[in-house]
Amino acid sequence: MKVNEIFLSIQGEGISTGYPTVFLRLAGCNLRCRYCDTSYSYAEGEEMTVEEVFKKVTSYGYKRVCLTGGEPLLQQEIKILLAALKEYEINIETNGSVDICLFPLGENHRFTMDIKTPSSGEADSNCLSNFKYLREKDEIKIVLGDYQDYLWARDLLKQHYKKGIITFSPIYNRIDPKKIVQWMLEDRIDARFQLQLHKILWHPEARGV
Ligand SMILES: Nc1nc2[nH]cc(C(=O)O)c2c(=O)[nH]1
Ligand code: SF4
Ligand SMILES: [Mg+2]
Repeated sequence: MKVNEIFLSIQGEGISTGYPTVFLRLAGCNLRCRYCDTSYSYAEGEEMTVEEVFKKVTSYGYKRVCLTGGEPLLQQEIKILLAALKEYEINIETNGSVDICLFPLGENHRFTMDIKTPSSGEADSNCLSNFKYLREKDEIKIVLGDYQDYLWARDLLKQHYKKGIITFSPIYNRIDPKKIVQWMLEDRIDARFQLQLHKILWHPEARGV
């Protein structure tokens, strides 16, 4: 597997925010979002065997693992890794362009699936059939850059949403986050709002945190 970084931090996003989590960032991404904060993961990485990755991930002594990227679902070896990590609580951060029905939806797996908005430049890459497979505990993360993105996302959810925890989040430094809260409350939207905790605690461009 091509691994960009493995590190221990606290989860900065989603419903496990604040919990100690081992991050496994795989290299490579099929998208090129305009606001990407991990472009260093596109090409930089070390080839490691599944066994080496397993050893490193399990060496920290925590049971929560966040599999991220890049786009982690592009590397087929993750199926073997996920099977080996069956005792672990695994959160898979996917960019929403990959068909998730090709991957196991075990009880110990939780997807956080992005919906790419127009500001990302990748709105045509969303694999909308994924909405069919998401469960109550999976998360749908929508990163907003402006009001057009918000309206676009609101309409898309009206058409496609079935199950899962919806989270709205601002593009870092692009929009006043309070505006998103205001729009959500005005429309009586019952979803989560979040800021990326790791970007508040550490430098927004820091790696390995
Ligand atoms: N602390 C921390 N939490 C995160 N949650 C998702 C991350 C990601 O880069 O996908 C991330 C990250 O890079 N750091
Ligand atoms: S999907 Fe994620 S890693 Fe890939 S370009 Fe978009 S923000 Fe960057
Ligand atoms: Mg990410």
